[in-house]
Amino acid sequence: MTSQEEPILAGLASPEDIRGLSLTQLNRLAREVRELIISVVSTNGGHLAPSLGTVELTLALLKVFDPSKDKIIWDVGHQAYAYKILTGRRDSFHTLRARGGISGFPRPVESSFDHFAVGHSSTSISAGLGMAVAGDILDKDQKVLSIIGDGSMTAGLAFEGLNQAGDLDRDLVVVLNDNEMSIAKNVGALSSFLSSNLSSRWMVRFKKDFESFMRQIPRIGDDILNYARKSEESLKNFFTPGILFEALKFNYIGPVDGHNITSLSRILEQTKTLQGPVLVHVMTRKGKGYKPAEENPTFYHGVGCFEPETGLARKKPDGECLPSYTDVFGRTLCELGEKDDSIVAITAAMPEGTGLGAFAERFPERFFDVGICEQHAVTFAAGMATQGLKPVVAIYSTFLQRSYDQVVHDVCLQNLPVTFCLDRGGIVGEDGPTHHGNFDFSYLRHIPNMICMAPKDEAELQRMLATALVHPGPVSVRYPRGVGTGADLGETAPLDMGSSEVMKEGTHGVILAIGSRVYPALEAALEMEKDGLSLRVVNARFVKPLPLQELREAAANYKGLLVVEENALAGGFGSAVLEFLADEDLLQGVRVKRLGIGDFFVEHGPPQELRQNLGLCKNGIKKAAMEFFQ
Ligand SMILES: Cc1ncc(C[n+]2csc(CCOP(=O)(O)OP(=O)(O)O)c2C)c(N)n1
Ligand SMILES: CC(=O)[C@@H](O)[C@H](O)COP(=O)(O)O
Ligand SMILES: [Mg+2]
Repeated sequence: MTSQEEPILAGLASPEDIRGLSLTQLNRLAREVRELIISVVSTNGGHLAPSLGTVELTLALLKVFDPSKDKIIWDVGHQAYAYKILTGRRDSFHTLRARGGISGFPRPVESSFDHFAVGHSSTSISAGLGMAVAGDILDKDQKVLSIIGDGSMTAGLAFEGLNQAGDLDRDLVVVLNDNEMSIAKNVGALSSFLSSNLSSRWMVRFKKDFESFMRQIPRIGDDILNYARKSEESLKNFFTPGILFEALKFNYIGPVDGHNITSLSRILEQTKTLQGPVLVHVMTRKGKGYKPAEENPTFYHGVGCFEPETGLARKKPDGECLPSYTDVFGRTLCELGEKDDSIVAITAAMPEGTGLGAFAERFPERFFDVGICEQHAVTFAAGMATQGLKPVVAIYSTFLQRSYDQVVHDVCLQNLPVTFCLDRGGIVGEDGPTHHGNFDFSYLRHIPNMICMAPKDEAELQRMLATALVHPGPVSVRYPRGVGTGADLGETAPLDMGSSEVMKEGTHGVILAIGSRVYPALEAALEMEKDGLSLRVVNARFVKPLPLQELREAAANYKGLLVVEENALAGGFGSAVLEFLADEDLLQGVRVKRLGIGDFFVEHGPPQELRQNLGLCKNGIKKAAMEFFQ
């Protein structure tokens, strides 16, 4: 290969080397980085389209700024694969999202070039402002840049950051990476404003109002009007999306081409000379440089393994072809929605991930995508419920954490019939600690009026959804990411509140399991039966109200009770059981052991491996039971 065709990426020793590259070399480097991202994500899975869309932006950032001292903060961080590759993780990038490998999100524990741990959206501006203020107080020689997508910019937290940044007037560069996409097409008035063509309805109305106002000004009004008519083009240029950010006292630059390294670098260089908060509005294409992702950025937002040549998903192992909990939730909600037109569905920018696509198609007037605005989603639902609707808020367990006060203050305190369908409950896998849904039993069960359920399989999920929709108060139903058990579907008779289900009789002790841990517990008990240890297995179904009858039975007739959950032990289902037995003074007669997730964050990796490591799969439950009951 001639020198100009020498691979550049392989020769980079540090991000500093990027600063000396020519434009031609930078564009070649962009190609090499894209190839590596496509190759690794095709085998490991991951956030392909977002990361392909920021390759040139990343190169321009690293050409102008020094990540060893300048704080570059990626919002969500799912789009930062190029950044990881170019800041010391080229050689480990093949371990992306693998157990023990590098994370799919920036993490300071992984690299000193990662300045803030991210994964949940819209934190970068607040964090960046905090770093900018700290830099002033500590007299640090640094620049701070928050790189936030147009989807993430819809969250209230982003505006809380912008609001204070404009007020504090500290040096902070916010780069708005606008690809007009969230996971699905971006929604909301901000999104349409950002991409508004200024001959829009709004512009026409403004011009009409402007003209009638001008005519009222005696003598000079007509002159100004004539001048304005002549300079209409500049009027349009004046009304760029920047008007919103300039109203918040940001210097607005843009919109600029987010794939042109030269102009990007020049503009980023220019920001170094500006005082106070600056917003650079960058237009990019999600999935840039890989046709399948460019054509379907929603599908390629987060993908499993695929064939790079075609973009087609690699064949899933047989078990993976069963319907997922998400599919069954979406299908069941449509069936129930058919019979009850007071049911409405709400998602926070994740219609596909939560399975609401079919409902949105069938009942467009009863479906609402509020954008990445989980707090608003919950209070919006509460408002609807006060008027007699039955809102279903479909949201990942981890993302409902953002709306804790709205659940308490706006829903439970008023005892409103809002149903929270928490997908990705428990271990989610490769997305790691920011995305595991390990806490919802703990952060919901203690709220007065809240009912908490977790189904043993997708068939019971149907019944729990039906139960929730006839209950006159708040209900949460949490279920795992991924495929179900293949159970027969169709039964939607509501459950009795607090009712449990005996899966297997036994004489020696009781295993009380909930949700995704019920079948592994049953399989363990069936194996132990053969070894002479006869254990009763109960599907608890409810974290709240507890299955009290079952607990009294266990305390009265058995010596030992093993409680199994895929949730934090602290404040989880097992805690609730202990509280009840202690309060009823029933602990004298029965020993209790809890299996769940200890006081730590669970790393990323294949979900079943993580569960095995936590002792929550069949063998782990069996081992714990043998030690505990024998
Ligand atoms: C609080 C929160 N809600 C939802 C998500 C799920 N999520 C991850 S990326 C994304 C869309 C982000 O859109 P944008 O910021 O425009 O980035 P892009 O993917 O377009 O690069 C969403 C909804 C999240 N990470 N955090
Ligand atoms: C980055 C982000 O938060 C989402 O893309 C999330 O990774 C989606 O998770 P699922 O893949 O479980 O839908
Ligand atoms: Mg976007």
